[in-house]
Amino acid sequence: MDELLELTVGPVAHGGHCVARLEGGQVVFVRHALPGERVRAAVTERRRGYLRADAVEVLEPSPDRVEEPCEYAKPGRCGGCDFQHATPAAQLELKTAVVRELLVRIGGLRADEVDELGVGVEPLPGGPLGWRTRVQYAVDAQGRPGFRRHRSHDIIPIDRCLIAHPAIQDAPVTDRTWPRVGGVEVVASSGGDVTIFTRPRGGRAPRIVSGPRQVRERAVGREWRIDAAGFWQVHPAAPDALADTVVELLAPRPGERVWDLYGGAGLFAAAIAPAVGEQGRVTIVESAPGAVTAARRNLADLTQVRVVAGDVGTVLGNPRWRAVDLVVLDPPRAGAGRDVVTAVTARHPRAVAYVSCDPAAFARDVATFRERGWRLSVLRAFDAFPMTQHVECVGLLQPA
Ligand SMILES: C[S@@+](CC[C@H](N)C(=O)[O-])C[C@H]1O[C@@H](n2cnc3c(N)ncnc32)[C@H](O)[C@@H]1O
Repeated sequence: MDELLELTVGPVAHGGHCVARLEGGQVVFVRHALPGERVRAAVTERRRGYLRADAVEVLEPSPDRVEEPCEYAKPGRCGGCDFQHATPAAQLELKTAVVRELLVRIGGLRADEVDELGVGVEPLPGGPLGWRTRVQYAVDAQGRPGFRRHRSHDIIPIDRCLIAHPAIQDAPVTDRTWPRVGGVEVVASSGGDVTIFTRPRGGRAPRIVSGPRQVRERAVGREWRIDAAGFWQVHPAAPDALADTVVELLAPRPGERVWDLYGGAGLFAAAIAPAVGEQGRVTIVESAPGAVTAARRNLADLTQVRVVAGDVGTVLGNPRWRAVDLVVLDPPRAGAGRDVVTAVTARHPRAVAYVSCDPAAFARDVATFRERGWRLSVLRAFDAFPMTQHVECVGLLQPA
């Protein structure tokens, strides 16, 4: 039987858990708990210097605690949702606390500088369930689709994911087996398309099972055609919320030159292009061939936009890339990294909008901006992933 600990739970931390301490001071990262609770927790992992545990019995509940709507969100099951046991309002507070803590501990800001930014994670339209427009099921040895257990390769077969869009919940995926595939994915686009596709083992191209290969999305007043297997924000309200925020923070002026780095299919470029006008220039840099094709196809009417296929670091290594007024940085989870941040600041744009789905990587890059004499002057954060620990940040960075 798992070892049980009785713990008083302390603050929330990055990663979807709260921090507790044993009498000797040893740290325990506790999932399924809330700050201030007294819980009985089962140890799931022992490491040098810390333990991990799941709260399996709540002895003194927080007033923010609710029953998880999904049975798979309970301890030891699906690892996808970290905060189903908290009210929606409490989830926003937990995420706000995480962003603030990371900006101090990793970003190097003083607590009063973070206070001045007034960080507060904002909800997006729509409820905490039924929002997710892209779902990836892993497939177990019997071909049953499911999700991975937290910090494990084990696959928990599931019949319904309650945070998924209703069209994904109803798609004929979890009622059958999927032999000999690496995974199965479903997209429910804002334009009303539903596509099911499989990922073959060995990294070969996805195979469409049903629905269009390119799905219609609506964002920034345009209709888009996006490869079902390509990148698009998973919350239906996120594209507009993020694009509006980027435009508002950068306030592009007619004639300005903008780089949209890690530009994907061109969401931010499309939002910025009208503001810089035909005398301006928006340059997307993107490495995934499918996204490059999508950006060229979707933005063909915007003559001020060009799309450069390549790795951002390599492109910025070219000294001919000099003149720029504004930059959008929207890297993958790992962040832009020291070299890219250094290459961007060396071009002296008047501002950078940094869009991030990982606040720890964001805070690391903010620290590099600060070393280069820049400051984080505005931070907005959005609950683009309700019920999970994830949060989307948009920061405005400017020369100090
Ligand atoms: C978080 S997505 C953002 C896409 C886009 N800005 C949007 O909002 O739809 C990150 C994008 O960066 C691209 N990418 C990842 N690493 C890259 C690199 N080293 N150089 C250029 N693009 C990269 C990915 O293909 C992906 O399209």
